[in-house]
Amino acid sequence: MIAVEEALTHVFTLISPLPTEEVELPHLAGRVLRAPVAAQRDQPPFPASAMDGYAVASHDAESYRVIGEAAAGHAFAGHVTPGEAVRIFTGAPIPQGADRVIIQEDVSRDGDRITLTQPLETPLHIRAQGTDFKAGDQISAPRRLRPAELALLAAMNCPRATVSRRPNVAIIATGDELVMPGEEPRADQIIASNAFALKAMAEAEGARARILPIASDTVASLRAVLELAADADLIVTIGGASVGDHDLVGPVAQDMGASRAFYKVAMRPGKPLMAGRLGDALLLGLPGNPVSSIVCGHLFMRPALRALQGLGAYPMQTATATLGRDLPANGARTHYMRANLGPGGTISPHPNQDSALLSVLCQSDALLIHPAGDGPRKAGEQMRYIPL
Ligand SMILES: Nc1nc2c(c(=O)[nH]1)N[C@H]1C(S)=C(S)[C@@H](COP(=O)(O)OP(=O)(O)OC[C@H]3O[C@@H](n4cnc5c(N)ncnc54)[C@H](O)[C@@H]3O)O[C@H]1N2
Ligand code: MOO
Repeated sequence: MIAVEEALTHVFTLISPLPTEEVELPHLAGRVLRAPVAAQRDQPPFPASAMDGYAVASHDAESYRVIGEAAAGHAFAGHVTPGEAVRIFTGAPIPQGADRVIIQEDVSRDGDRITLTQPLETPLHIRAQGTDFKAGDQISAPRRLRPAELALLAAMNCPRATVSRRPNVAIIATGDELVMPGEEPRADQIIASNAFALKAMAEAEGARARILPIASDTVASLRAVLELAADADLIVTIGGASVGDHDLVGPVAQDMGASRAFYKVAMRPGKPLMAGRLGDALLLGLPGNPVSSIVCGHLFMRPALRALQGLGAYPMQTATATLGRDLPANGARTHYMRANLGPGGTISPHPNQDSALLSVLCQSDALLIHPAGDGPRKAGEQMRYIPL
């Protein structure tokens, strides 16, 4: 049994970042930028009005003569001299000669004259050219492209970007007891559930994921399904990882030429986790218990997918919360406890931590981390957790 951190380091050593591709802006959401992008122009490209009002040349007078209009997309061509004003709207270029905008709420207008009704405000209501970014400013890489980055790329007039190819993930559920949702199970069968969570998790990390046919507990079946995954960047098997007579994933993968980096991790749930390489793919052999496989998905599959996309080798981010109730001492495996975040930054583990209980996982919004060998903890102590 090796420590979680050590196991994750092994997983990262099995990974090389995937190649890159050029992708058009409308298809960049969630992709990982791999090369920096430089702005093609300043934003704003001219000094711009931040308000609707009147652009004036600074002048002590209470009253100004309106000589024209500037709207967004329609600059005023002339020059403003002291005592003159240009009716201006938010986003319009500040006319030459003007050095402040007076908001329309602070003036009264009579024909082509405006008169101040309030003392001049301190803000000039002018956004200087290039305040947001200047031509040549860069969006750094690597980074995940969130909605805000897409808008920034667009504003920079960059219609495409170099991103990581999306990882192909093949997910294989194993076991004679499994049938797919909607099928008619025998009395001694259950419905395959874990693959759907893992597929969703992989897709949320930017992967293309597919669920392969369920492999039954024979060498021939498992081999045949693993062969279907030959083109994947990441193969995730579920179940058949333990020490029972029908736990075939390790032996069959090895027989097919897989290397094995480790087997068994000091974590609960998820102990019988295995990682290696099979052909060109990273192979993660997850335990079958539903919560075990999903916890392993968070702790290993998600960081692996990020590393594959060039985001570097990092564990999932943790946060700190105040323990809501006492915890007994932990054993030799780090316990990832299904828990709820409460008011005032508290965290309370669920009383039932059986790794078969999906319903408990669904009620939880955090995995409270009780480190291996950690002593008892009192309510009120600070503990780390992974948000779900
Ligand atoms: N003698 C020992 N027995 C077990 C050990 C051990 O160390 N010694 N470890 C236990 C732990 S911890 C776990 S976790 C499980 C993991 O076993 P496997 O990975 O071999 O998983 P299976 O036996 O195939 O299945 C376990 C459990 O999960 C159900 N399952 C499997 N796949 C799915 C799926 N896709 N969707 C829903 N449910 C699934 C399966 O029916 C079993 O109930 O081993 C312990 N045993
Ligand atoms: O590690 Mo198992 O996943 O405890 O149930």
